[in-house]
Amino acid sequence: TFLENVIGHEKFKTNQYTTRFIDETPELFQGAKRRDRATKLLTFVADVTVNGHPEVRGRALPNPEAAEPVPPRFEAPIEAGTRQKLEQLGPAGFAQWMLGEKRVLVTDTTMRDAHQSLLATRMRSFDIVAAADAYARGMPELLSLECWGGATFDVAMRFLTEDPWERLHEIREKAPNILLQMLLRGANGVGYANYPDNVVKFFVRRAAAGGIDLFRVFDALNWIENIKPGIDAVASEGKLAEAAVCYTGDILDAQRAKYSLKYYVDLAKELERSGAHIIGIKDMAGLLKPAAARVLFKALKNEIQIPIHFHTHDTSGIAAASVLAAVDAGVDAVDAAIDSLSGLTSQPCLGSIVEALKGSERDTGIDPGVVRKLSFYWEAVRNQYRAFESELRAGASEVYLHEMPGGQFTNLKEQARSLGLESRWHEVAQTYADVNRLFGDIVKVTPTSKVVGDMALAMVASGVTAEDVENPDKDVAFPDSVVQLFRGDLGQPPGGWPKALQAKILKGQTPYTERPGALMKPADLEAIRAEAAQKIGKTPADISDDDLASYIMFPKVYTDFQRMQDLYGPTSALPTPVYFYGLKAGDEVMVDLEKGKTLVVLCQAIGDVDEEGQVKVFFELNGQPRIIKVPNRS
Ligand SMILES: N[C@@H](CCCCNC(=O)CCCC[C@@H]1SC[C@@H]2NC(=O)N[C@@H]21)C(=O)O
Ligand SMILES: N[C@@H](CCCCNC(=O)CCCC[C@@H]1SC[C@@H]2NC(=O)N[C@@H]21)C(=O)O
Ligand SMILES: [Zn+2]
Repeated sequence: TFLENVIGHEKFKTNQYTTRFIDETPELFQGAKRRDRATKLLTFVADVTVNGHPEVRGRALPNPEAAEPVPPRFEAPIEAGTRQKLEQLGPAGFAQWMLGEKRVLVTDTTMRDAHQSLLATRMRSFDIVAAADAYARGMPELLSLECWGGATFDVAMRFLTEDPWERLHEIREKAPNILLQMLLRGANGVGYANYPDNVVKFFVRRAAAGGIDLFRVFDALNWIENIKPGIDAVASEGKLAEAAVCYTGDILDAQRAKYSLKYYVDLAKELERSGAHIIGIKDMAGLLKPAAARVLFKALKNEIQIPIHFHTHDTSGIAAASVLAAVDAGVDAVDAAIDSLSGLTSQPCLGSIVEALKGSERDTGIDPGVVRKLSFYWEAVRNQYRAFESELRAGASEVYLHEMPGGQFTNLKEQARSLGLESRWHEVAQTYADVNRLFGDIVKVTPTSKVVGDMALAMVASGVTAEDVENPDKDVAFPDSVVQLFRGDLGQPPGGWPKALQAKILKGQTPYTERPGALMKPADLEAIRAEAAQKIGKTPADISDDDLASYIMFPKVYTDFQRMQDLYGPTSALPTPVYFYGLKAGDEVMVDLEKGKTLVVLCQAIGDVDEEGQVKVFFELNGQPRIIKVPNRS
């Protein structure tokens, strides 16, 4: 075209000509105001270059000396793995296959729980998907890659302006031979409230269609009624239903009789009877100690005829010992995180567990050299997320007091910090334990852990003590989430809610004990699709089933996300340093929009703020000069 010929001409090749040419002939560029993806992306890059990104503002910067993340390239072909095994055998057959394996089967949690626990769930699809091929070729022995669900679904849209479904589809495509695993919060889906059964069913259908093979289904109160619909939904998709029992208390401590060995074995038997293919022990706070692990897994292996999968966190610093004790006691599968994203509130160290079992009859068969190469990649990635690192640098036996789940520990500390309570963290932790006792000693995992956290922060911030809460004559303001919990909105704890406190909290409201999902009328999915379309100015036909699932789970987050997409385009294609910190004059970056469509973006100069408070950023896009104006937001 005219532009390419004129601009492309030799004399315009160098910057100052290009810039002058544009300034002297602005009318040429007005017409080119096409809002294509490249222009939208440049708008984002210009915006973050000028204004920074809210998520990292004022936070620690990546170490500029650290290595760039380069995913290891293994030459091995992608050989059949557990995904093919499931396709051949079906879920029940696959479970039998697991029982027959002498080796310990390993789940790598790096793509989900590890960064949820260590980096506030902020890892982007760009870095996660880039590792998938290396796992497929280098670590085909894995049972599964835990890569979806939990907080990742919400955070992707809310803070990272990217689509969680796109992440799932891309991992699926790059690692076609390993089971993909997600964490499903039972009746809460990937949200924080209870949804009608048809919503959970719809979500599971979309997740299965998108590539999830193994669904770990749990309930935040271990309430079986709330787990069953999840098991049924997963089984009806022909996928693996791992019904998870959340571990709390201490089966060897007589003071914690409510959560005894019998409690856990009975729960596991009931879940097996309910059609689970695998039983998960979800030790979300890392409370299961080595001696207790030996007792628990021995009992489970005696009483249960389907495989047992152990998930724990290393907050206390003793998780690897508990995993090895569980292995000795016959557990079939264990979760671990890649070395450079393991430990503390994350899972125990995958490479060390592999080495510890090397040569034993339960040898995992995983190549330590591959572990090291992947760990080096993830270490370089982790550096780019320095902004989200927590203060926790050492094991904390305090976890046996407060019993906070790994993922919450760092988030609650952040919340306390934002409330100016950082220096009183140990009071918050003690109050968290007091609240648990007041609530009758409940399982604390999303969303019940959030309710306990809300209450603990409210008490510390307002100086309300546990005695005040228990005192029927002392008026106490309870957070909404506490009222909803005691009303029955999240289900029933073993033995029900403490009656006196429930009466004080509900102030005359009538609690209910039925399963919330059973009381809700089915959601009208097509009506909701139309509502979503109307909210973002599109037609129902524009709202895919995955969009609809996102909207149902998080309506406001979804519509905000769509607005960001309309404004900024596919920001998920940007390398992480560019996404969070933008470019400096002279920087050039390649952006693979899709196969064979690469944008070469050169940032030439950043102008000054003009009288309208706008800033011009000068780029070259695939060699063509482009000027983008963005507001100065500071
Ligand atoms: N606290 C709210 C959620 C807050 C929404 C946070 N959203 C984001 O972080 C993504 C939006 C990016 C804004 C872009 S980044 C480049 C440019 N710089 C800016 O300052 N703004 C734009 C909740 O919890 O819901
Ligand atoms: N992934 C590629 C990276 C090599 C960079 C290739 N790109 C260029 O040389 C930039 C100019 C060509 C991009 C063309 S311009 C017309 C079309 N529209 C676009 O947006 N991009 C292409 C590799 O591995 O080689
Ligand atoms: Zn976990």
